[in-house]
Amino acid sequence: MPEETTSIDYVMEAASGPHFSGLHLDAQFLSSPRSLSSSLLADSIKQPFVIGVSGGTASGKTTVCDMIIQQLHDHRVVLVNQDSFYRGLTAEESERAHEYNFDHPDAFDTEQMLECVEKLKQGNSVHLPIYDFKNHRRCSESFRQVNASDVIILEGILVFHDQRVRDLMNMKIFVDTDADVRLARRIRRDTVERGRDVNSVLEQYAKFVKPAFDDFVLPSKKYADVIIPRGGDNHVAIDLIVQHIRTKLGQHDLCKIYPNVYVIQSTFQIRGMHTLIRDKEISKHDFVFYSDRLIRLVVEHGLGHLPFTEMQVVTPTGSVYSGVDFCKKLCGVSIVRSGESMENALRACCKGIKIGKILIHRDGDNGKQLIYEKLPNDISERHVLLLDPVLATGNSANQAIELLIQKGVPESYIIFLNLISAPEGIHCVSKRFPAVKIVTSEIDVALNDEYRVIPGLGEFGDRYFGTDD
Ligand SMILES: Nc1ncnc2c1ncn2[C@@H]1O[C@H](COP(=O)(O)OP(=O)(O)O)[C@@H](O)[C@H]1O
Ligand SMILES: Nc1ccn([C@@H]2O[C@H](COP(=O)(O)O)[C@@H](O)[C@H]2O)c(=O)n1
Ligand SMILES: [Mg+2]
Repeated sequence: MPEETTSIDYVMEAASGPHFSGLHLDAQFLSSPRSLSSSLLADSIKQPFVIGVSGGTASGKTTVCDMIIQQLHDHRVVLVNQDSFYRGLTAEESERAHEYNFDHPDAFDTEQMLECVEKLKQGNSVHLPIYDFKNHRRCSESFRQVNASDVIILEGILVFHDQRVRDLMNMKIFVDTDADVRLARRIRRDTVERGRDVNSVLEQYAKFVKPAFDDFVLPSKKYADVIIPRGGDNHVAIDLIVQHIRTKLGQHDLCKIYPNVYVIQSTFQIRGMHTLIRDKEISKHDFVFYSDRLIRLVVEHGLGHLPFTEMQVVTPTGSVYSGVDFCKKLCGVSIVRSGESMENALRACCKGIKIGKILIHRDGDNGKQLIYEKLPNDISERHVLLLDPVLATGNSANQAIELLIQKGVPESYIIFLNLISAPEGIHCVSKRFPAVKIVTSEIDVALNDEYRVIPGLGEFGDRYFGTDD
């Protein structure tokens, strides 16, 4: 290899990409049965982003969905319409269709819809029924095949009605359009596309559509994360939504599952530093130098999650600057020994911060035993920054968190800072302590048979403190 290609500058420049760790899963790794449990792997690799779009009839739901799909452009997106799950009427019922309430939740086969969306979420393709609005029936011969995708949009008047359906959604949008505009559009659409006459549309609207809107659709608006006034005319709202979806798609799937997991925004610099500290050939000096830089970034990010109070100061120009005051009741707690490598960065950011210690003995890989702890007496009043550079199984972290909680620290006051997290560790900590925030700089692929993080960086403490010779 030519000399310049091994230089640090070269590595820093060549490193690129989002904040996932650098190991690409290859067939060999995936086929190793003990490398990683398959459900965990599925969780970590594929979690489509599910968007629910609701709103009154003819509010512009389908139009808004089409616009989102067009703008997302480079992502695989599928649209699932609640209409597909209308229960078909028998010939006899069809004769008296004007007496049937198509706007009541019972008009839909919600169980079937749930099953379809769950399958899509798990990465399977599904066959959706095709509904004919003219005959009020499902087409018996054909289905629409929908493949698993990055984004699933579920659209319909009552998609927020059932809690189980809502729970499948990562984002809920309500399209809010004036009732008179909706009625005018509905008359035009139903007469042109659905084989109705104006009188029947008005009669159905007064008898069923409006009352069901008031009873079921409008009350479900409260579940929306975003309300779009004026539907498809609201380009600003649609742009913002598309931008948000793009950001979410760029995030690690575990951040979608656990909202308290934060991966610092990746840059070429960060990727480059990770490339260096993971390299087994790097000198001890460089390992410490680049680890320190990364630790500092994680610490700064973690501090950003602390509460603040607003305050004003007067600048030398005599003007008032409206700013914020840092939270003062803080404490660092390092999990000995590798956590101690993060103390300097914390001290550099928080002048005079108290730092406690917890030592947990690793006895095998599941049995962890608390050996030593020294914590400030008033720790229960402090926000705690828990320090350990590598989150592997999550057992030590959980033990440390449990101790802090026993000492009276509220769960939501704990921020766990690390450089590298294994998905297993994130699952373990976040499931047990959902209010604890985890801030990391990269999420790696998995743990191996020996509970070591893959690709990881080996024994951090030994490499940092020079005891690996
Ligand atoms: N912003 C808009 N301006 C004019 N017509 C619209 C607009 N949005 C939707 N429409 C029309 O109104 C009708 C209902 O819109 P659609 O998106 O199908 O609503 P929904 O899916 O909520 O029932 C369609 O005929 C559509 O072309
Ligand atoms: N056979 C049917 C089935 C449904 N409807 C009406 O469709 C509306 C829902 O579709 P949108 O695109 O408007 O959301 C709903 O209000 C039903 O009244 C129908 O008329 N005939
Ligand atoms: Mg529609």
